[in-house]
Amino acid sequence: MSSTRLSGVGVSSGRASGPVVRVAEPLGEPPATPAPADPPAEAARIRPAAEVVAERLRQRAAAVSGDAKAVLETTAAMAADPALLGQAEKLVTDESLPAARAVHQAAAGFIAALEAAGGYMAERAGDVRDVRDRLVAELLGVPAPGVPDLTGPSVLVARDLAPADTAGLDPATVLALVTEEGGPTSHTAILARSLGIPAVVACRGVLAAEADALLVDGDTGVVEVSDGTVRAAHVAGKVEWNGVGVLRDGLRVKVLGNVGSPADAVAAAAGGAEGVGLFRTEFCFLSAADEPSVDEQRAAYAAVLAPFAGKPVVVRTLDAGADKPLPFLNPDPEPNPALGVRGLRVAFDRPDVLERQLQAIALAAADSGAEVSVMAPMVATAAEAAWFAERARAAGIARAGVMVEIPAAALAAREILEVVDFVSIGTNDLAQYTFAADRQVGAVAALNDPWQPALLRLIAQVGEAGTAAGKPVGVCGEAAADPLLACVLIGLGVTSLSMNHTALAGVGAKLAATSFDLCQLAARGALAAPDPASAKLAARAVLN
Ligand SMILES: C=C(OP(=O)(O)O)C(=O)O
Ligand SMILES: [Mg+2]
Repeated sequence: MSSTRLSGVGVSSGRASGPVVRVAEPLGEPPATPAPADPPAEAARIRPAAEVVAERLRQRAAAVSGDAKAVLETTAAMAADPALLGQAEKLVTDESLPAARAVHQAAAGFIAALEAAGGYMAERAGDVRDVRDRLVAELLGVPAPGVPDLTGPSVLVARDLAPADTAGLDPATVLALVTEEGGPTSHTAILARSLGIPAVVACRGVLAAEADALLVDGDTGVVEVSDGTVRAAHVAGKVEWNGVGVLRDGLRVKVLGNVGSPADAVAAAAGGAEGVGLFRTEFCFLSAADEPSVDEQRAAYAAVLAPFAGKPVVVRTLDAGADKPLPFLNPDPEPNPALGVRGLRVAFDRPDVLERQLQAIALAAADSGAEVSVMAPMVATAAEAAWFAERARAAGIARAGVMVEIPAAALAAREILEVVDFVSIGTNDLAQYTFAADRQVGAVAALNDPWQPALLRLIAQVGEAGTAAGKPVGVCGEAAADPLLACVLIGLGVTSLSMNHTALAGVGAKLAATSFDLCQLAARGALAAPDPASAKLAARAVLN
């Protein structure tokens, strides 16, 4: 590491240090040239490479149990599959392809056949891709792509991670996560927070750094070379909060949890959440190849709702697309996925999928006893909001709302509130679309700062519309997790706040120490500020 200190954006609190494990990047399709000088000799490299890959997978299988063991054993068998290997060898000898390219090409035929078969078979296509990539890497003599198996506590370093990869990280072995790219409101950052893994994103230079061990500070965003000693400390002090969201003048503000899994729901309930303000249902199905059946969905949702019997829960319908593609809903690549067919837009083409999901939500609500409302993601107009609310009510769900996360929806909040029961502001996407700044790109992270006065002005418009209509306005983007900003949001007319479980006590305690008058005063100061830093200073001057 040329410099001993790098700096990124701290997105998940805590400090940890330990040995570095790098996540290798996707390999892509290997080149078809140069043709091998000795095709039979080149073809003869394939089986030994496959045996190495299969043996590694068998060793991993031996070290685990249950489902993981079965999956690894099946994958090991697939790596040694004579049909795949035979076809690859034939491509080398008949078409003079290099071995790595031949394996890639042979696997493509198997993947296409599995996908065409659909159902359980289509789910196996992902396993063939995994085996293909391991085999290609072995033949090329490079590390296999993806999150490697960790043999001990490690600091993971990657260019970026897909939400599905992040969701699978084990907090017991991943001490910290550092990515070269990524923004503070990316779903990778959100998942790292929910797993309690200290994380720094947009850390320029970390991929090129040669340090064997790093010390990562998820609060300050500083990443430094360390001596390799494994240490983890979650320094956040314990804040006292009694689990009731109320300002010191008695105004009630519900403090709710953001969840995407049963573990999140348990953590949110234990952290004092009064209910759930955002259940990201797509997080239940990030790796599903096919649409889950109504019964599967019902079981998945009921497991998340269980800790909240008798409490309010807002279930968001699938927000598939952009960085959270679901293979069964977003099969075709788009030039600009964040601006394409994402969220509710998918349901316009596939209303049957929405209908089945609403049916499953209504059943899970009855199973769990939670007071369930539904809301739609990525709504742009009042007509879209009405379209959704009509379907939700037809499915027997009494309360229907929509997310305000597209600037057009903020500007049309008054009309939208005429057709729904509530709105919830998604500040992560509202910032992304207001500033034309991709949530996943570290270079534009400063524009995705929720203290940006332009963003606060849009939120104020929604707050005013909610007050005029007498209907609730929540915030469920990451802005709600900042105690100081939470007070500003209340001053802007927001009536509930939903956040990651780790933020609940800090926000609850801060609200209890302030009054609505002070929140309004702070909000006025922040709205009039010229930039995010001044907005924060103005709020701090009133509230601290
Ligand atoms: C809460 C939001 O939804 P998501 O982060 O899942 O896009 C948001 O956009 O602020
Ligand atoms: Mg969003």
